[in-house]
Amino acid sequence: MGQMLVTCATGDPDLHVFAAVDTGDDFASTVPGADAIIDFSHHSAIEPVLARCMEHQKTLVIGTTGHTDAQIAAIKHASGQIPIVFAPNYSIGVNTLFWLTRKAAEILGPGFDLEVVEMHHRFKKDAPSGTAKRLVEILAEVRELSYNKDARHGRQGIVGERTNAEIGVHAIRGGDVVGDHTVIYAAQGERVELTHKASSRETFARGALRAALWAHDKPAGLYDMQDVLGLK
Ligand SMILES: NC(=O)C1=CN([C@@H]2O[C@H](COP(=O)(O)OP(=O)(O)OC[C@H]3O[C@@H](n4cnc5c(N)ncnc54)[C@H](OP(=O)(O)O)[C@@H]3O)[C@@H](O)[C@H]2O)C=CC1
Ligand SMILES: O=C(O)C1=N[C@H](C(=O)O)C[C@H](O)C1
Repeated sequence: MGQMLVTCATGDPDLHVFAAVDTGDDFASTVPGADAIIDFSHHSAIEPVLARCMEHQKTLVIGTTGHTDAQIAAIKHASGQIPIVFAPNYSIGVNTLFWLTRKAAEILGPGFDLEVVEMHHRFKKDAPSGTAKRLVEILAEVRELSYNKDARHGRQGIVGERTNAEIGVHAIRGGDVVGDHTVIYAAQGERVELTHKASSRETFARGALRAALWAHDKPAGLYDMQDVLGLK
């Protein structure tokens, strides 16, 4: 994603790449000169990223997924001091899928069983994807369930029938798949499936750059891609 961000930003007259930082590079000394920081790395990197952005009052766009609950709490805390856009997926298509997922769950109601399936390339380090997690959170909000308690990951070892108070989550890994997500609403006699398939990582990079441009002069706060796209 870092390489894709640099490629997309380089061709954009509104943007200048101040620095590209990888493991072992001196992140701290690059922060003061930039208007915004875009983080697509690993969730374990979040503490120094937040600390440096707060120290220098910089806008932060987080694309990284897989954060622990404690790391998410630290992101929320930091957003009291700086503008942060935090989104598991910066594509316009998936953000439309988020909206449709809520709408379909509201319309179809409790008679439909809810399952989320995602597939990604073999190099992905977290599972389920941040996008799948967000889809389950949206479904859980509509059904008054909770991600931590009611998501059923893979169902291995579960004996007995499916209950109403659960949302299945299934992560498939293989090859070079950029990112597929399907939300399944299954009832007796019919089934609805909403699917998004990304075929290039460019859509994520362009969305994150758009978020940085949108957020760099915003007041401190926690924003997501729905805010950037005006979907709220
Ligand atoms: N929100 C969105 O739209 C999208 C989110 N993502 C998420 O972005 C993240 C990155 O994905 P991807 O680019 O495929 O992952 P990669 O593993 O290909 O790249 C991650 C990069 O971050 C570097 N890195 C890891 N830890 C640190 C650290 N502590 N400090 C600085 N650099 C670090 C890695 O370096 P090294 O290899 O040396 O460890 C590597 O260069 C993932 O969490 C993924 O889920 C991906 C696509 C879209
Ligand atoms: O790691 C990836 O590649 C992707 N990660 C994000 C996620 O975890 O949801 C977004 C996208 O699906 C690609």
